[in-house]
Amino acid sequence: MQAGFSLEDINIEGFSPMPSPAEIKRLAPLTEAAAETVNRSRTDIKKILDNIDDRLLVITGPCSIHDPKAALEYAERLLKLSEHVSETILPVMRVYFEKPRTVTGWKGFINDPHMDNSFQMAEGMLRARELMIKINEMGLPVATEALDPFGPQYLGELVSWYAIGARTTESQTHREMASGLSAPVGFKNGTDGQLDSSINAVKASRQGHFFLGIYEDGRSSIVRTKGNRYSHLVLRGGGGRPNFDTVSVMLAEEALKKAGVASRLIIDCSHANSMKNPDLQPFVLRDVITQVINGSRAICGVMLESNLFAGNQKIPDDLSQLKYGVSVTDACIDWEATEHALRTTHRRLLDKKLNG
Ligand SMILES: O=C[C@H](O)[C@H](O)COP(=O)(O)O
Ligand SMILES: C=C(OP(=O)(O)O)C(=O)O
Repeated sequence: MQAGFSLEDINIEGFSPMPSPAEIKRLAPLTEAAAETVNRSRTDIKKILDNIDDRLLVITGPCSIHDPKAALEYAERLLKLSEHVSETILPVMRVYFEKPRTVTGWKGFINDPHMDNSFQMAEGMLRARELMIKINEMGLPVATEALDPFGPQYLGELVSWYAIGARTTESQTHREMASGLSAPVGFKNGTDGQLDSSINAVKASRQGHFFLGIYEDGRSSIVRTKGNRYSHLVLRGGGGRPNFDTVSVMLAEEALKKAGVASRLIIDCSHANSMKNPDLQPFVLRDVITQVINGSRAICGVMLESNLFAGNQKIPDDLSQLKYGVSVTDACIDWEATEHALRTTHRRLLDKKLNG
C-alpha cells in the first residue's frame, strides 16, 4: 500500500554500509603468533578461574584506546614487566575500544576513531582489529568490554577476557551475547552497587540462548549459543561506596553460592572502588592483595585503569593539542605507579608462596 506518509525510519537520518566481519577479517587476518597468544591465555585464565593456576589475573591498561601508537608503547612496557612478575601474575592488557556513557560523550575508537564526530566505524573496526592482532603477536593477551552485540563477530577471536560493563549487566542482549563468547566473561556489578543483576547475569549467561545476531557474511541470523561456563563476577563498587573490602567480598561469595554459581571473582580497583580517584587504585590493590594473602579463595584477579601518563584530558577541538599517552575518558594512574604497584604485588605474592 502506498500512503502519503511514512511509518518507519522517521527518526533515522540515514544508513551506510558496514563491511561484514568476513570482509574486515580479510583485510586484517588472524596470524599464527596472535592466535597462539589468545589460545594460551584463554587456557591460563580458565585455569585461574578454576583455581588450578594460583597466579593473579591482572587486567591493566587505559580506560579507552584512542591512539594505537601509545597503546603499543604501553603494551611493550607491560610485556617487559610481565617477564619479571610472571611467576605470580598473569598480565592482560585492557584494550577497550567501546565506551558505555552515563549520558553522552565519545563512544570509543570503533565508533569514532578520529574523535571528530565523523564516525568512521569501518575504519575504526579495522584499526581496532589490527591493533589487537599486533598486541597479541607481541605475546600479550588482551581484554575488552563487549558493548555492541555485533562487535564479537569482528574481534572475538582476538580477545582473551571480556567484560560486560556495569551499565549493561542487566541487559538481556548482553547476557545472550556473553553466553556465546569464546573467552571468559566478567560481569560488573551494577552502577548502584547491588549484586543481584550481575549474579543473575552470570546465571543467565551460563545457559544456552537463541537470539538474533549477525553471521560472518554480515547477514542477520538466528544465533544458538552453548552458554559460557566461565562467566563470573567483577566487583567495581557503586551506589556511592566501594565493595572491595573483606566483608563485601565474603557477602558476594555467599550470594554467588546461594545462586548456585559459586565461582571466583575479580576486583576492579578503579571506578567506584576508588571513587574515580585514580590515586586510590594502588591502595585498593594493596588491600585486595592482603585478602588474597590472608587466604581469600574467592579473589582471582584485579583490574587497573592505567596509562603511560596520569590523569585524563578533555578531547580538544584542535586535536593537535591532545597530550600523548593521557586518557580521554576516566583518569588513570601512570606507568610508574602501575609498575610499582605490580612489582610490589608480585613480591608480596611470592613471599606468601615461598614462606607461607
Ligand atoms: O570506564 C569508563 C567510564 O566510567 C564509563 O564509560 C562511563 O563514563 P562517563 O560517566 O564519563 O560517561
Ligand atoms: C566502563 C567501565 O567500567 P564500568 O562498567 O564498571 O563502569 C570500564 O571498565 O571501562
